[in-house]
Amino acid sequence: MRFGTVPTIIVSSPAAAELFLKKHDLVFANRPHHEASSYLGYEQRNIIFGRYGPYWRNMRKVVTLELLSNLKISQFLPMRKTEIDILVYTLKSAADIGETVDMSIRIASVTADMTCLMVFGRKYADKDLNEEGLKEVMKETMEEAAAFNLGDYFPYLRGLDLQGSARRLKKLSKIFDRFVERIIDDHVQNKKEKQQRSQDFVDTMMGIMESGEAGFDFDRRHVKAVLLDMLIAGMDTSAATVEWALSEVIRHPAVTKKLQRELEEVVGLDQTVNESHLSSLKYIDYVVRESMRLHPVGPLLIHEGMEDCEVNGFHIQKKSRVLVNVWAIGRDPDAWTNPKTFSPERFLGSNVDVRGRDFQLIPFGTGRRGCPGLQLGLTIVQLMVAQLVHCFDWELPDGMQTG
Ligand code: HEM
Repeated sequence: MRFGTVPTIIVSSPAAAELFLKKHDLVFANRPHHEASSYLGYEQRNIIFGRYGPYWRNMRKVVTLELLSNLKISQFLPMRKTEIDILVYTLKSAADIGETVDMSIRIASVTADMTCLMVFGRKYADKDLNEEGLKEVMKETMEEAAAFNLGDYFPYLRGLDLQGSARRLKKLSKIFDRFVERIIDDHVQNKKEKQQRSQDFVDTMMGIMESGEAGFDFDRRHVKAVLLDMLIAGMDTSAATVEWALSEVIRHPAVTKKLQRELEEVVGLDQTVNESHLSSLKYIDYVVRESMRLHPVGPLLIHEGMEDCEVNGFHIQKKSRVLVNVWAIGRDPDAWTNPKTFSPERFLGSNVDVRGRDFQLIPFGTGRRGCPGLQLGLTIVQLMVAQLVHCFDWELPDGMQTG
């Protein structure tokens, strides 16, 4: 297909995904330039939108080692437990007095707090970002980043900003820029005042910048780009995944009962869920896999070819855009029986999981550009869903039909 001036390949089957993301992964490991990446990625200086090459490779390595390794993930285990305990406590208090709660906001604020504690070393209040609050700004950012932008496909129209997206992205990027500037300034100030605290990810990034030994261009814009990456990638994806899973659980009372039975057996009624329980909670794992199959939070993976390539007998020219339709692949009737039905039981005795080996289920992507936060994301999602189902009975409001 040709979208505007850009040759575009839509990948909608597991077999085709395997060709682009495994067999020819190296050729298609680039990200195309697009409007959102200029504004939110500091001209592609971040990892998510970054062009394939030494800078992207090094930054990915730093993030994987300093933030997303198994060691780092386990160091933050107590923090995750505390944050989820706080959520349960506030929900219990609200339930006691029959108060209505917006679960989307509550879930997003837990994942935001967890991300801020891991990446910035402390929590920030909603108003620290701006008067609209983090959740609203993040929602707007996701919508803008995912929206079809004419300028990306007709570059000569870019300057006209016919859809007003450049104007909106500029506004959002200013909000985020002020926020990350403040975080960096706080760290610099604390260091000057020699405040006792352990080194966090911001310090690591500042250290690389100040050492001048990165071996590649690395200034304050790069630090800000990667910090913003972690905030956007870490917070919204996990929150949206928890929301989808919980919605499916509420719509399927039989699934809720089965989950609660498993939790009773493995965890017991007198204690809350710990991360050490997760490996024994098989049905939670099936529920999360099934929910991610139907509702991937990154429904389209966007890659770009770095050179001409022959794929399955087709000539694909350099700079072609590849859109992997993860949403369609998860509902492919050739890969899944009754693909539209929510049925966690389909994973009973099946080895198909979300880790990128099985091309019919790739909610984290796979290959060189696959999600480096997979282990952390999956742990947060499983733990939150398990805890919420263990501590509360969920049902739809009066009169609403179940699935
Ligand atoms: C349930 C949670 C999550 C889901 C479903 C998810 C999903 C994804 C997807 C679909 C991609 C694109 C893959 C591709 O283009 O092939 C991605 C990339 C990425 N994710 Fe995640 N993610 C999650 C959590 C996280 C977390 C917690 C972090 C870090 C704090 C993170 C950091 C990243 C980064 C840095 C990239 C860009 C990788 C690159 O382009 O090299 N993600 N994620």
